[in-house]
Parts: sequence; C-alpha cells; structure tokens
Amino acid sequence: MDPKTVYLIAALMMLANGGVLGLMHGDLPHSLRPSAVSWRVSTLVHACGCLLFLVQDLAPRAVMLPLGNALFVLGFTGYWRALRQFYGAPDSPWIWLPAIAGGGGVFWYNLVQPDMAARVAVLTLTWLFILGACVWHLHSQKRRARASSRRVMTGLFVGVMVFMLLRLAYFLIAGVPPGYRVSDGAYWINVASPLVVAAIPVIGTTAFLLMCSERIRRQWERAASTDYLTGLANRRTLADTGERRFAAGGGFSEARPGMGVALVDIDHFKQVNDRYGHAIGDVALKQVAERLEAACRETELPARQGGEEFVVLFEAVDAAGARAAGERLRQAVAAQPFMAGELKLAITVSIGVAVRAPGDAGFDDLLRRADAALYAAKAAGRNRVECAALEIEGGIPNYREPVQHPTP
Ligand SMILES: Nc1nc2c(ncn2[C@@H]2O[C@H](COP(=O)(O)OP(=O)(O)OP(=O)(O)O)[C@@H](O)[C@H]2O)c(=O)[nH]1
Repeated sequence: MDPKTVYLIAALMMLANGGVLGLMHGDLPHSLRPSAVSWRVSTLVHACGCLLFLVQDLAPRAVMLPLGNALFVLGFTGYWRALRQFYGAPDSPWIWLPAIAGGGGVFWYNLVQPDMAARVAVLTLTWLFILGACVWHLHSQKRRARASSRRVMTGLFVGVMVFMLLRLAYFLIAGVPPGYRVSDGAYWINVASPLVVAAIPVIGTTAFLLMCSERIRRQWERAASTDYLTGLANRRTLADTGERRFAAGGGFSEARPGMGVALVDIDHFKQVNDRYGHAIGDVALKQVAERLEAACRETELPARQGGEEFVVLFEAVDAAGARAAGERLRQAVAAQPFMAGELKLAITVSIGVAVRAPGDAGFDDLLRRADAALYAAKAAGRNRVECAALEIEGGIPNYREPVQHPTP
C-alpha cells in the first residue's frame, strides 16, 4: 500500500476518534475533563502530523518531515500529560523538554547537518523516553484487580516502543539506502510506520475511554458502598456483608466459633452537638471512625450504621474473643482525648457484642442481640462492653450472664 494512503486513512481515523472524544466530553465527570481535553488535543496534533506527511511534496520536504515528526513527539507528550492528569499528578512544564530537545535534534539533522541515521536515532530515543514515561506512569499506579483498560494501554505503548527499536535497528543494520524517501512504498517500514503511529491515537483513544468508564464505575461503587462522612462501609454494605457471612457460616456449631458483631455507640454525643455545634460533632464522628478502623484487625469490618452508631463485624469469634475485641475498640476510642481545632474532647463509646447463636435465623437477629447488649452497657454506666446472651426468648433477649464489669 502507498504510505500516503496510510497517512490519509490514519489522519481520518484520528480526526474521527478526536471527534468522538469531543462528543463524550460533556458526559465525563469534571475531574476527568482536563485529561480528556489533553488526550483529544494530542490526537488532533497527531492527525495534523499525518496530514503534513501526506502533503510533504507541497513544500520543501526538509521542513515538512521534521515538522511532522515534531508534531508526533508533541502529541505523545500530550498523551503523557493526559495520563498524569488522569492520575492526579501535578502539571509540570518539564515534561515538554524531551519533545523540544528531540524535535530540535530532528530539525538539526535535517536542515543544518543532514544525517538520516542520526535523525532516526534522535527521534527513536525521544519517542522511547516519552512513551517509557507513559508506561512508567501507568505501571506505578495502585494495582486494581479489574483495571483491564490500563493493561491494554500499557501494552499499546510497549508495542509502539518495540516497533521503534526495531525500526532503529533496521536503519542501523541495513543502513539508509541512497535516495531513500519516507513516502516510497517499496520499503515495508514506510507503510508500517504510519500504522504504528496511528495505534495510540486510534486504539489508545478507545482504551482511554475505557479507563474513564472504569474510573466512573469504581467511583459509583465506592459512593454506593461507603459512608460519605467517615469513609467506612455504609449500612448497605454492612447488611450485604453480614447476610453473606451469616449464610456462608452454615449452621450453628458449638465446636467452632462463628461470626460476631460489636455495636458501638458514642456516649452523650447529643451533648457534643449541643455544646459545640454539628460541625464539631462531624469532626468527632470522623475521628471515632478513624480510631475504630485503626483498631480493627484485617478480618474485621468496621461500618457506620447511621448517626453516632458504628458496627464492627468479626469473622470467627467465641464470646470471650468478641468481648476482648470489643474492649480493644473501646480502649482505642477512650485512650486519648479528641482534638477538634483548639478543642479537646473526652469521648467514650459503649459497646454491645454478640456472637452467632443457635437461635439466630439471620444477621438481623445477631444485630438485635448486640443492640440489647449495647442498651445494657448504656444502662450500666457507659464506656463499657457488654456481651449478649446466646438465647432469645419470645423475641426478647434474655441476659443470663450478670452484667458485672469493672468501671473504667
Ligand atoms: N454531628 C452529627 N451529629 C449526628 C449525626 N447523626 C446523628 N447525630 C446526633 O447524634 C446525637 C444522638 O443522640 P442520642 O441518640 O440522644 O444519644 P447520645 O446523646 O449519644 O446519648 P447516649 O447514646 O445515651 O449516650 C443526636 O444529637 C444526633 O443529632 C451526624 O451525622 N453528625
């Protein structure tokens, strides 16, 4: 195929992709828009580079070719910037330096000291540096299990880098043939080059849109499953996880410990709100959540049930283990006063714990017994842990165990 035809098709596909991204721009969340703008501009810059190669005979080629190559390196730097913006890295003017140096080198070996092999080497090194920076940036992000779009994008950049190396090796080993022109279809490398150049603007734009949709999906999932104020699991996640673990635990067995819960309620929280205001109350809630989370073990799930009430799920505990875990949580909150600006607040929590019992038909029964134990903890003076009895008589928890604990 004629390389000019390939450049024309590539330019049209890039323009179409840039257009699609432009149409979708308004539907993206604000946080993703700067990155999408950079990606779109870079795609259009690449299209302009292809068009320059297409019309290279209309002006001196010694100007058109380096100009086209300069547009490609600028376009790749734009993709680098887009990826940085996507992952929240601060904008830096330094990322344009390799493109400026590489572009300058290409002009130098075209106009001042014409040397095709040196020009290819400078261009290749510039591309490798910029694309390598993109790969490094993609790779250095926190790994997420289903981020397939990021893997596609990384593969694409690596593929283009490998091609550039092969292209350099081709020119270094075979040497630059006399009278060689990039528009000469007799050389396979002249047809392959625009196809590979087009891979990132064309396939990469689809992968970029996939990255955006994966980000949006994760944000929605997080918003639906976590509590907006504390960042802990919310009531819905708690209910889902609790029911699932309850069902997975099978029938009750005296021989092996089952799941347990701790219901944690801040003591006299209304007074904090009334005395210092709702905003300070919110700060205190967040700090209690942080301390509970920090005190939880890996297998324990802290959640905000609502208001000033938290729940911690235990995976496999007996009554003594649940009580000890509850005590660990209580101490984590009571150990030190809370700081809200200049204010020093002494905050404590009361905790009711319950472990799975033979009479529990579902997770709600477990919670109900923990709630009754919490009620007992409040009645017994607060800042303490009470353990629920194993039985429910007529739907009302029956406390067989005397509530006798040292007052903290
Ligand atoms: N700041 C803030 N306060 C909340 C939030 N949700 C619930 N509250 C407050 O939590 C307080 C709960 O008060 P009560 O249920 O009377 O309980 P308490 O004052 O903690 O007393 P005891 O639980 O009996 O120790 C109320 O003042 C609610 O307005 C919230 O998201 N932010």
